[in-house]
Amino acid sequence: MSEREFIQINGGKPLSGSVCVQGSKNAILPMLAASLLPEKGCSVIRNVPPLNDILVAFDIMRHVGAAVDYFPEEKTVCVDATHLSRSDLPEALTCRLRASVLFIPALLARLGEVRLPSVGGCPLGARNLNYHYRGFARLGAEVTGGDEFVISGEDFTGATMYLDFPSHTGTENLMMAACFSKGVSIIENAASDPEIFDFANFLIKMGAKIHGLGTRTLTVEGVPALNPVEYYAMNDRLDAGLFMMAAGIAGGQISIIGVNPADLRILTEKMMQMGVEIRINGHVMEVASPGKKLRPVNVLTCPYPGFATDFQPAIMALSCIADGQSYIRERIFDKRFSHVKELRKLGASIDLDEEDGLAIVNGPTRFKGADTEPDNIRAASCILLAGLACPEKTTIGNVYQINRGHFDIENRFQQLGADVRRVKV
Ligand SMILES: CC(=O)N[C@H]1[C@@H](OP(=O)(O)OP(=O)(O)OC[C@H]2O[C@@H](n3ccc(=O)[nH]c3=O)[C@H](O)[C@@H]2O)O[C@H](CO)[C@@H](O)[C@@H]1O
Ligand SMILES: C=C(OP(=O)(O)O)C(=O)O
Repeated sequence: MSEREFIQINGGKPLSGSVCVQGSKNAILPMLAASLLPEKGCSVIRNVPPLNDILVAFDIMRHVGAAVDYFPEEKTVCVDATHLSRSDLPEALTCRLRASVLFIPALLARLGEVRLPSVGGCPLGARNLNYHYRGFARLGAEVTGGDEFVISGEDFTGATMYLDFPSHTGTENLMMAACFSKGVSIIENAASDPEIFDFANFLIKMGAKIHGLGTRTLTVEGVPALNPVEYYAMNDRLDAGLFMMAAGIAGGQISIIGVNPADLRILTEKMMQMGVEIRINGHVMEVASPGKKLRPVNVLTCPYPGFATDFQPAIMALSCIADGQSYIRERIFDKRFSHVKELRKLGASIDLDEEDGLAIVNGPTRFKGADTEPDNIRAASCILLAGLACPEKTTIGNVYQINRGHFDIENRFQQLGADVRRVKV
Protein backbone atom coordinates (compact mmCIF):
# COMPACT_ATOMS: atom_id res chain seq x y z
CA MET A 1 0.00 0.00 0.00
CA SER A 2 1.35 3.45 -0.85
CA GLU A 3 2.39 5.81 1.93
CA ARG A 4 0.25 8.87 2.66
CA GLU A 5 1.96 12.03 3.81
CA PHE A 6 0.36 15.01 5.50
CA ILE A 7 1.18 18.01 7.66
CA GLN A 8 -0.39 17.85 11.11
CA ILE A 9 -0.90 20.93 13.26
CA ASN A 10 -1.93 20.97 16.89
CA GLY A 11 -2.55 24.69 17.18
CA GLY A 12 -3.37 27.13 19.94
CA LYS A 13 0.25 27.72 20.96
CA PRO A 14 1.77 31.21 20.77
CA LEU A 15 4.94 31.53 18.71
CA SER A 16 8.30 32.82 19.88
CA GLY A 17 11.85 32.96 18.55
CA SER A 18 13.39 33.66 15.15
CA VAL A 19 13.00 32.25 11.66
CA CYS A 20 15.05 32.82 8.49
CA VAL A 21 13.37 33.58 5.16
CA GLN A 22 14.14 31.24 2.22
CA GLY A 23 15.24 32.26 -1.29
CA SER A 24 12.50 33.40 -3.67
CA LYS A 25 11.04 30.66 -5.88
CA ASN A 26 9.45 33.15 -8.25
CA ALA A 27 12.73 35.03 -8.75
CA ILE A 28 14.85 31.88 -9.06
CA LEU A 29 12.68 30.14 -11.70
CA PRO A 30 13.33 32.74 -14.44
CA MET A 31 17.02 32.83 -13.44
CA LEU A 32 17.26 29.07 -13.96
CA ALA A 33 15.68 29.46 -17.39
CA ALA A 34 18.02 32.34 -18.30
CA SER A 35 21.04 30.33 -17.19
CA LEU A 36 20.51 28.33 -20.43
CA LEU A 37 21.26 31.46 -22.51
CA PRO A 38 25.09 31.58 -22.39
CA GLU A 39 26.67 29.40 -25.09
CA LYS A 40 29.40 28.18 -22.79
CA GLY A 41 30.46 28.28 -19.15
CA CYS A 42 28.80 27.65 -15.79
CA SER A 43 26.42 30.00 -14.01
CA VAL A 44 26.10 29.73 -10.24
CA ILE A 45 22.90 30.74 -8.44
CA ARG A 46 22.85 30.93 -4.65
CA ASN A 47 20.03 31.01 -2.08
CA VAL A 48 18.11 28.29 -3.96
CA PRO A 49 15.85 26.21 -1.65
CA PRO A 50 14.96 22.62 -2.65
CA LEU A 51 11.32 23.35 -3.47
CA ASN A 52 9.34 20.98 -5.70
CA ASP A 53 8.95 23.60 -8.45
CA ILE A 54 12.68 24.26 -8.48
CA LEU A 55 13.46 20.51 -8.64
CA VAL A 56 11.06 20.15 -11.61
CA ALA A 57 12.82 23.09 -13.31
CA PHE A 58 16.15 21.24 -12.82
CA ASP A 59 14.65 18.16 -14.51
CA ILE A 60 13.49 20.26 -17.48
CA MET A 61 16.99 21.75 -17.78
CA ARG A 62 18.62 18.30 -17.69
CA HIS A 63 16.11 17.05 -20.28
CA VAL A 64 17.24 19.70 -22.78
CA GLY A 65 20.90 18.82 -22.20
CA ALA A 66 22.12 21.20 -19.46
CA ALA A 67 24.37 19.93 -16.67
CA VAL A 68 22.76 20.91 -13.36
CA ASP A 69 24.66 20.33 -10.10
CA TYR A 70 22.65 21.18 -7.02
CA PHE A 71 24.08 21.44 -3.51
CA PRO A 72 21.03 21.59 -1.21
CA GLU A 73 23.02 22.18 1.98
CA GLU A 74 24.68 25.21 0.41
CA LYS A 75 21.47 26.19 -1.44
CA THR A 76 23.61 26.56 -4.53
CA VAL A 77 23.11 25.41 -8.09
CA CYS A 78 25.66 25.31 -10.88
CA VAL A 79 24.33 25.25 -14.47
CA ASP A 80 26.35 24.50 -17.58
CA ALA A 81 24.29 24.79 -20.77
CA THR A 82 27.16 24.42 -23.24
CA HIS A 83 25.72 21.23 -24.72
CA LEU A 84 22.00 21.95 -25.11
CA SER A 85 20.63 19.30 -27.41
CA ARG A 86 16.83 19.26 -27.49
CA SER A 87 14.01 21.76 -27.58
CA ASP A 88 10.95 19.53 -26.97
CA LEU A 89 9.76 19.98 -23.39
CA PRO A 90 8.17 16.83 -21.93
CA GLU A 91 4.56 17.14 -20.81
CA ALA A 92 5.23 14.93 -17.75
CA LEU A 93 7.35 17.83 -16.42
CA THR A 94 5.68 20.91 -17.94
CA CYS A 95 2.27 19.89 -16.58
CA ARG A 96 3.74 20.24 -13.07
CA LEU A 97 5.23 23.71 -13.54
CA ARG A 98 3.65 26.95 -14.73
CA ALA A 99 7.14 28.44 -15.07
CA SER A 100 7.89 25.89 -17.84
CA VAL A 101 6.87 28.75 -20.12
CA LEU A 102 9.99 30.65 -19.01
CA PHE A 103 12.20 28.19 -20.90
CA ILE A 104 10.95 29.42 -24.28
CA PRO A 105 13.33 32.39 -24.79
CA ALA A 106 16.58 30.54 -24.00
CA LEU A 107 15.70 27.51 -26.12
CA LEU A 108 14.59 29.77 -28.96
CA ALA A 109 17.88 31.71 -28.80
CA ARG A 110 20.05 28.61 -28.54
CA LEU A 111 18.24 26.05 -30.73
CA GLY A 112 15.83 28.09 -32.87
CA GLU A 113 12.74 26.16 -31.78
CA VAL A 114 10.74 25.17 -28.70
CA ARG A 115 7.89 22.69 -28.41
CA LEU A 116 5.82 23.31 -25.29
CA PRO A 117 2.86 21.11 -24.32
CA SER A 118 0.44 22.20 -21.58
CA VAL A 119 1.89 23.95 -18.53
CA GLY A 120 0.89 23.28 -14.92
CA GLY A 121 0.99 25.44 -11.79
CA CYS A 122 -1.65 26.46 -9.30
CA PRO A 123 -5.23 25.93 -10.58
CA LEU A 124 -6.47 29.53 -10.33
CA GLY A 125 -8.87 29.65 -13.29
CA ALA A 126 -8.00 30.84 -16.78
CA ARG A 127 -4.26 31.40 -16.96
CA ASN A 128 -3.70 32.40 -20.54
CA LEU A 129 -0.32 32.72 -22.21
CA ASN A 130 -1.48 34.92 -25.10
CA TYR A 131 0.66 37.93 -24.07
CA HIS A 132 3.74 35.72 -24.11
CA TYR A 133 3.00 34.29 -27.56
CA ARG A 134 1.94 37.62 -29.05
CA GLY A 135 5.12 39.20 -27.74
CA PHE A 136 7.36 36.48 -29.20
CA ALA A 137 5.58 36.91 -32.52
CA ARG A 138 6.20 40.68 -32.45
CA LEU A 139 9.90 40.01 -31.99
CA GLY A 140 9.82 37.84 -35.13
CA ALA A 141 9.10 34.31 -33.91
CA GLU A 142 6.68 32.00 -35.66
CA VAL A 143 4.12 30.70 -33.18
CA THR A 144 1.71 27.85 -33.84
CA GLY A 145 -0.77 26.52 -31.31
CA GLY A 146 -2.63 23.24 -30.94
CA ASP A 147 -2.04 20.36 -28.53
CA GLU A 148 1.37 21.87 -28.05
CA PHE A 149 2.79 25.29 -28.89
CA VAL A 150 5.68 25.44 -31.33
CA ILE A 151 7.71 28.64 -31.28
CA SER A 152 10.51 28.99 -33.81
CA GLY A 153 12.76 31.54 -35.49
CA GLU A 154 16.38 32.52 -36.01
CA ASP A 155 16.50 36.31 -36.22
CA PHE A 156 14.66 38.50 -33.79
CA THR A 157 14.22 42.26 -33.97
CA GLY A 158 13.27 44.59 -31.12
CA ALA A 159 9.65 45.77 -31.00
CA THR A 160 7.20 47.65 -28.83
CA MET A 161 5.03 45.29 -26.84
CA TYR A 162 2.04 46.32 -24.77
CA LEU A 163 0.65 43.95 -22.15
CA ASP A 164 -3.11 44.34 -21.65
CA PHE A 165 -2.45 43.34 -18.04
CA PRO A 166 0.92 43.52 -16.25
CA SER A 167 1.66 39.79 -16.36
CA HIS A 168 4.45 38.67 -14.05
CA THR A 169 5.99 35.82 -16.07
CA GLY A 170 4.87 37.54 -19.31
CA THR A 171 7.11 40.52 -18.44
CA GLU A 172 10.00 38.21 -17.52
CA ASN A 173 9.68 36.23 -20.73
CA LEU A 174 9.50 39.22 -23.09
CA MET A 175 12.33 40.98 -21.26
CA MET A 176 14.47 37.86 -21.69
CA ALA A 177 13.59 37.50 -25.39
CA ALA A 178 14.25 41.22 -26.02
CA CYS A 179 17.82 40.76 -24.70
CA PHE A 180 18.79 38.75 -27.79
CA SER A 181 16.59 40.66 -30.29
CA LYS A 182 18.46 43.20 -32.42
CA GLY A 183 17.82 46.85 -31.55
CA VAL A 184 15.53 48.30 -28.93
CA SER A 185 12.39 46.75 -27.43
CA ILE A 186 9.88 48.52 -25.23
CA ILE A 187 7.57 46.61 -22.90
CA GLU A 188 4.64 48.79 -21.89
CA ASN A 189 2.38 48.06 -18.92
CA ALA A 190 5.04 45.68 -17.64
CA ALA A 191 4.71 44.11 -14.20
CA SER A 192 6.98 45.69 -11.58
CA ASP A 193 7.15 42.99 -8.88
CA PRO A 194 10.36 42.74 -6.82
CA GLU A 195 11.14 39.31 -8.37
CA ILE A 196 11.17 40.93 -11.83
CA PHE A 197 13.57 43.59 -10.54
CA ASP A 198 15.86 40.89 -9.14
CA PHE A 199 15.65 38.83 -12.31
CA ALA A 200 16.44 41.90 -14.44
CA ASN A 201 19.53 42.48 -12.29
CA PHE A 202 20.53 38.88 -12.95
CA LEU A 203 20.23 39.50 -16.71
CA ILE A 204 22.11 42.82 -16.40
CA LYS A 205 24.94 40.97 -14.64
CA MET A 206 24.95 38.59 -17.62
CA GLY A 207 25.48 41.60 -19.90
CA ALA A 208 21.90 42.64 -20.73
CA LYS A 209 20.91 46.29 -21.14
CA ILE A 210 17.59 46.91 -19.39
CA HIS A 211 16.28 50.31 -18.33
CA GLY A 212 13.21 51.46 -16.40
CA LEU A 213 13.37 48.84 -13.67
CA GLY A 214 10.66 49.20 -11.07
CA THR A 215 8.48 51.20 -13.50
CA ARG A 216 5.72 50.08 -15.86
CA THR A 217 7.81 50.72 -19.01
CA LEU A 218 10.90 48.66 -19.64
CA THR A 219 13.39 49.40 -22.41
CA VAL A 220 15.70 46.61 -23.49
CA GLU A 221 18.62 47.00 -25.91
CA GLY A 222 19.54 43.72 -27.57
CA VAL A 223 23.09 42.44 -27.01
CA PRO A 224 25.08 39.95 -29.11
CA ALA A 225 25.68 37.48 -26.24
CA LEU A 226 25.01 36.90 -22.58
CA ASN A 227 27.65 35.52 -20.22
CA PRO A 228 27.51 33.12 -17.27
CA VAL A 229 27.13 34.77 -13.85
CA GLU A 230 27.27 34.09 -10.16
CA TYR A 231 24.23 35.57 -8.44
CA TYR A 232 22.63 35.55 -4.98
CA ALA A 233 18.85 35.47 -5.45
CA MET A 234 16.57 37.68 -3.33
CA ASN A 235 14.68 36.34 -0.34
CA ASP A 236 11.08 35.23 -0.74
CA ARG A 237 8.54 37.90 0.25
CA LEU A 238 5.79 35.24 0.16
CA ASP A 239 7.68 33.09 2.68
CA ALA A 240 8.30 36.17 4.87
CA GLY A 241 4.61 37.11 4.64
CA LEU A 242 3.53 33.62 5.73
CA PHE A 243 5.53 33.97 8.95
CA MET A 244 4.27 37.54 9.52
CA MET A 245 0.70 36.28 9.35
CA ALA A 246 1.58 33.23 11.48
CA ALA A 247 2.57 35.51 14.36
CA GLY A 248 -0.62 37.52 13.83
CA ILE A 249 -2.90 34.47 13.96
CA ALA A 250 -1.15 32.25 16.52
CA GLY A 251 -0.18 34.99 18.95
CA GLY A 252 3.20 35.55 20.56
CA GLN A 253 6.12 37.45 19.13
CA ILE A 254 8.69 36.43 16.50
CA SER A 255 11.62 37.87 14.57
CA ILE A 256 11.70 37.23 10.83
CA ILE A 257 15.25 37.38 9.53
CA GLY A 258 16.05 38.45 5.97
CA VAL A 259 13.13 40.67 4.99
CA ASN A 260 13.01 43.57 2.55
CA PRO A 261 10.32 45.69 4.29
CA ALA A 262 9.60 47.73 1.13
CA ASP A 263 8.43 44.57 -0.69
CA LEU A 264 5.94 43.89 2.11
CA ARG A 265 4.65 47.41 2.65
CA ILE A 266 0.98 46.85 1.80
CA LEU A 267 0.75 43.57 3.72
CA THR A 268 2.39 45.33 6.69
CA GLU A 269 -0.16 48.17 6.46
CA LYS A 270 -3.13 45.79 6.30
CA MET A 271 -1.88 43.70 9.22
CA MET A 272 -1.27 46.81 11.31
CA GLN A 273 -4.82 47.99 10.51
CA MET A 274 -5.96 44.64 11.90
CA GLY A 275 -4.05 45.36 15.09
CA VAL A 276 -0.95 43.21 14.61
CA GLU A 277 2.16 44.91 15.99
CA ILE A 278 5.00 45.12 13.47
CA ARG A 279 8.39 46.67 14.09
CA ILE A 280 10.96 46.98 11.34
CA ASN A 281 14.56 46.76 12.38
CA GLY A 282 16.57 46.99 9.14
CA HIS A 283 16.10 43.63 7.44
CA VAL A 284 14.57 41.96 10.49
CA MET A 285 10.86 42.24 11.10
CA GLU A 286 9.45 41.77 14.59
CA VAL A 287 5.82 40.73 14.61
CA ALA A 288 3.61 40.40 17.69
CA SER A 289 -0.09 39.78 18.14
CA PRO A 290 -1.93 42.44 20.16
CA GLY A 291 -3.19 40.02 22.81
CA LYS A 292 -6.79 41.01 21.95
CA LYS A 293 -9.13 40.30 19.02
CA LEU A 294 -7.96 41.48 15.59
CA ARG A 295 -9.97 44.05 13.65
CA PRO A 296 -11.59 43.04 10.33
CA VAL A 297 -9.97 44.10 7.08
CA ASN A 298 -10.82 45.04 3.48
CA VAL A 299 -8.53 43.65 0.81
CA LEU A 300 -8.54 44.03 -2.96
CA THR A 301 -5.80 42.18 -4.85
CA CYS A 302 -3.88 44.21 -7.46
CA PRO A 303 -0.70 44.00 -9.48
CA TYR A 304 2.38 45.09 -7.52
CA PRO A 305 2.67 47.36 -5.56
CA GLY A 306 -0.96 46.54 -4.69
CA PHE A 307 -2.02 43.78 -2.32
CA ALA A 308 -0.54 40.54 -3.75
CA THR A 309 -2.99 37.87 -4.87
CA ASP A 310 -0.60 35.28 -3.44
CA PHE A 311 -1.37 36.69 0.06
CA GLN A 312 -5.14 36.66 -0.43
CA PRO A 313 -5.74 33.13 0.93
CA ALA A 314 -3.49 33.73 3.94
CA ILE A 315 -5.04 37.03 4.98
CA MET A 316 -8.43 35.36 4.69
CA ALA A 317 -7.33 32.90 7.41
CA LEU A 318 -6.29 35.85 9.55
CA SER A 319 -9.59 37.66 8.91
CA CYS A 320 -11.49 34.59 10.15
CA ILE A 321 -10.38 35.31 13.73
CA ALA A 322 -11.06 39.08 13.44
CA ASP A 323 -14.00 40.57 15.31
CA GLY A 324 -16.48 41.42 12.50
CA GLN A 325 -16.92 41.23 8.74
CA SER A 326 -13.95 41.36 6.38
CA TYR A 327 -14.31 41.96 2.62
CA ILE A 328 -11.80 40.15 0.43
CA ARG A 329 -11.87 40.89 -3.30
CA GLU A 330 -9.83 38.90 -5.82
CA ARG A 331 -9.03 40.84 -9.00
CA ILE A 332 -6.10 38.92 -10.56
CA PHE A 333 -7.41 35.38 -11.01
CA ASP A 334 -10.98 34.33 -11.80
CA LYS A 335 -10.92 31.21 -9.58
CA ARG A 336 -8.81 31.85 -6.54
CA PHE A 337 -11.11 30.89 -3.72
CA SER A 338 -10.58 27.12 -3.41
CA HIS A 339 -9.30 27.70 0.15
CA VAL A 340 -12.81 28.87 1.18
CA LYS A 341 -14.07 25.27 1.04
CA GLU A 342 -11.15 24.14 3.21
CA LEU A 343 -11.58 27.01 5.72
CA ARG A 344 -15.27 26.12 6.03
CA LYS A 345 -14.24 22.58 7.08
CA LEU A 346 -12.48 24.27 10.01
CA GLY A 347 -15.67 26.13 10.91
CA ALA A 348 -15.16 29.45 9.10
CA SER A 349 -18.26 31.43 8.09
CA ILE A 350 -17.63 32.87 4.62
CA ASP A 351 -20.17 34.16 2.07
CA LEU A 352 -18.68 33.65 -1.37
CA ASP A 353 -19.68 35.26 -4.66
CA GLU A 354 -17.07 33.78 -6.95
CA GLU A 355 -18.56 35.45 -10.07
CA ASP A 356 -18.02 38.82 -8.42
CA GLY A 357 -14.65 37.83 -6.91
CA LEU A 358 -15.86 38.67 -3.41
CA ALA A 359 -15.63 36.76 -0.15
CA ILE A 360 -17.22 38.18 3.00
CA VAL A 361 -15.70 36.62 6.09
CA ASN A 362 -17.89 36.68 9.17
CA GLY A 363 -15.53 36.68 12.13
CA PRO A 364 -14.67 35.75 14.72
CA THR A 365 -14.40 31.99 14.12
CA ARG A 366 -13.40 29.46 16.77
CA PHE A 367 -11.67 26.99 14.49
CA LYS A 368 -12.33 23.28 14.95
CA GLY A 369 -9.99 20.51 13.78
CA ALA A 370 -10.49 18.95 10.33
CA ASP A 371 -8.70 17.09 7.54
CA THR A 372 -8.09 19.33 4.53
CA GLU A 373 -6.88 18.89 0.97
CA PRO A 374 -5.83 22.31 -0.42
CA ASP A 375 -5.17 22.32 -4.17
CA ASN A 376 -2.46 24.98 -4.42
CA ILE A 377 0.49 26.43 -2.52
CA ARG A 378 -1.19 29.50 -1.10
CA ALA A 379 -4.38 27.63 -0.17
CA ALA A 380 -2.15 25.24 1.79
CA SER A 381 -0.45 28.20 3.54
CA CYS A 382 -3.91 29.56 4.41
CA ILE A 383 -4.90 26.29 6.11
CA LEU A 384 -1.56 26.06 7.87
CA LEU A 385 -2.27 29.49 9.40
CA ALA A 386 -5.81 28.53 10.41
CA GLY A 387 -4.38 25.33 11.93
CA LEU A 388 -2.04 27.40 14.12
CA ALA A 389 -5.07 29.16 15.62
CA CYS A 390 -7.08 25.94 16.02
CA PRO A 391 -6.92 24.25 19.45
CA GLU A 392 -7.69 20.87 17.85
CA LYS A 393 -5.82 18.75 15.29
CA THR A 394 -5.76 19.98 11.68
CA THR A 395 -4.23 17.99 8.83
CA ILE A 396 -3.15 19.20 5.42
CA GLY A 397 -3.04 16.57 2.67
CA ASN A 398 -1.64 17.07 -0.83
CA VAL A 399 1.68 18.14 0.74
CA TYR A 400 3.19 18.34 -2.74
CA GLN A 401 1.61 21.82 -2.89
CA ILE A 402 3.20 23.27 0.24
CA ASN A 403 6.52 21.65 -0.77
CA ARG A 404 6.29 23.63 -4.02
CA GLY A 405 6.42 26.93 -2.16
CA HIS A 406 7.89 26.59 1.34
CA PHE A 407 10.97 24.64 2.33
CA ASP A 408 11.24 22.59 5.55
CA ILE A 409 8.04 24.17 6.77
CA GLU A 410 7.48 21.90 9.78
CA ASN A 411 10.97 22.43 11.21
CA ARG A 412 10.84 26.17 10.76
CA PHE A 413 7.51 26.30 12.62
CA GLN A 414 8.78 23.91 15.33
CA GLN A 415 11.69 26.31 15.82
CA LEU A 416 9.05 28.93 16.71
CA GLY A 417 7.41 26.61 19.26
CA ALA A 418 4.49 25.47 17.08
CA ASP A 419 3.39 21.84 16.99
CA VAL A 420 3.60 21.30 13.21
CA ARG A 421 4.70 17.85 12.04
CA ARG A 422 5.10 15.95 8.81
CA VAL A 423 3.38 12.59 9.22
CA LYS A 424 3.70 9.52 6.98
CA VAL A 425 1.24 6.65 7.37
C1 LIG B 1 5.96 31.53 -11.22
C2 LIG B 1 5.36 32.84 -10.86
O1 LIG B 1 6.04 33.85 -10.84
N1 LIG B 1 4.07 32.83 -10.53
C3 LIG B 1 3.41 34.07 -10.13
C4 LIG B 1 2.97 34.81 -11.37
O2 LIG B 1 2.14 33.95 -12.15
P1 LIG B 1 1.83 34.35 -13.67
O3 LIG B 1 2.98 35.05 -14.24
O4 LIG B 1 1.33 33.12 -14.32
O5 LIG B 1 0.64 35.36 -13.49
P2 LIG B 1 0.28 36.57 -14.48
O6 LIG B 1 0.75 37.84 -13.84
O7 LIG B 1 0.76 36.25 -15.83
O8 LIG B 1 -1.31 36.51 -14.49
C5 LIG B 1 -2.12 37.57 -14.07
C6 LIG B 1 -3.38 37.60 -14.88
O9 LIG B 1 -3.09 37.89 -16.23
C7 LIG B 1 -3.74 36.97 -17.10
N2 LIG B 1 -2.85 36.72 -18.26
C8 LIG B 1 -1.53 36.50 -18.06
C9 LIG B 1 -0.70 36.22 -19.13
C10 LIG B 1 -1.25 36.18 -20.42
O10 LIG B 1 -0.57 35.92 -21.40
N3 LIG B 1 -2.58 36.41 -20.58
C11 LIG B 1 -3.41 36.70 -19.52
O11 LIG B 1 -4.61 36.91 -19.71
C12 LIG B 1 -3.91 35.70 -16.24
O12 LIG B 1 -4.93 34.88 -16.72
C13 LIG B 1 -4.19 36.29 -14.88
O13 LIG B 1 -5.55 36.59 -14.76
O14 LIG B 1 2.25 35.99 -11.02
C14 LIG B 1 1.03 35.73 -10.29
C15 LIG B 1 0.34 37.06 -10.06
O15 LIG B 1 1.10 37.89 -9.28
C16 LIG B 1 1.37 34.99 -8.99
O16 LIG B 1 0.16 34.61 -8.37
C17 LIG B 1 2.21 33.75 -9.26
O17 LIG B 1 2.71 33.25 -8.02
C1 LIG C 1 0.67 30.69 -8.13
C2 LIG C 1 1.91 30.32 -7.81
O1 LIG C 1 2.76 29.66 -8.61
P1 LIG C 1 2.50 29.27 -10.16
O2 LIG C 1 2.40 30.58 -10.87
O3 LIG C 1 3.74 28.53 -10.52
O4 LIG C 1 1.26 28.45 -10.25
C3 LIG C 1 2.45 30.65 -6.48
O5 LIG C 1 3.67 30.64 -6.30
O6 LIG C 1 1.64 30.92 -5.58
